[in-house]
Amino acid sequence: MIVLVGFLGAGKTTVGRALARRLDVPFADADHVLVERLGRPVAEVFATDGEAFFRRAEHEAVVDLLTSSDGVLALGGGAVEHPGTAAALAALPQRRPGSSVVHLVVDLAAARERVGGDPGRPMLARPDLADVHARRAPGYAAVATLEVATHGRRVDEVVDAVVAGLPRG
Ligand SMILES: Nc1ncnc2c1ncn2[C@@H]1O[C@H](COP(=O)(O)OP(=O)(O)OP(=O)(O)O)[C@@H](O)[C@H]1O
Ligand SMILES: O=C(O)C1=C[C@@H](O)[C@@H](O)[C@H](O)C1
Ligand SMILES: [Mg+2]
Repeated sequence: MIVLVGFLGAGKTTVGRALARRLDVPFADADHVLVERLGRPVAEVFATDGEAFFRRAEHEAVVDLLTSSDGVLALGGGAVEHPGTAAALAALPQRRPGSSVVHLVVDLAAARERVGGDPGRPMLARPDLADVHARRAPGYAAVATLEVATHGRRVDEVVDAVVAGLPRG
């Protein structure tokens, strides 16, 4: 399986869907699975139950998906901040040989350009978003088997770069 990680707006969902189509494999998005499970949109879960509740539920959903899903899996931007999720991602290539964890790299300015102001992404309202971006970068890098820059590349070009970087076979 191929798991996509990266900051908000990196293109995990968009690139993930296009990559799955290109490789003719299934696609799943952890945020979508979670929203379905919880029965409420992300912003509402943040507002009513708080971020800590969201993170616990996200961890459970991601651990399930890392076992049950196949093809391409896009994670939420904050998933790697849960130590249990980070450990599960780091162990993935050994546990499921042939799998890859791809970090789609986006700088803060590009992320803001792409998704800034989206009320469905409550993290964007944080005044310390730059700190969050800086804090997460090593977390993505630590679990990634491949890093792909997204800045200045169209979605199909990012897909090309991912495919080119994947191990053959
Ligand atoms: N390479 C790209 N160039 C320009 N725009 C892009 C690129 N990749 C994604 N986008 C656009 O950025 C927006 C956010 O993309 P997407 O929802 O896939 O990000 P994400 O990484 O899944 O974010 P989140 O962490 O919030 O789930 C979308 O409008 C998408 O079309
Ligand atoms: O970066 C984050 O913390 C988030 C990213 C999105 O994918 C969602 O998981 C949610 O909006 C939180
Ligand atoms: Mg997404």
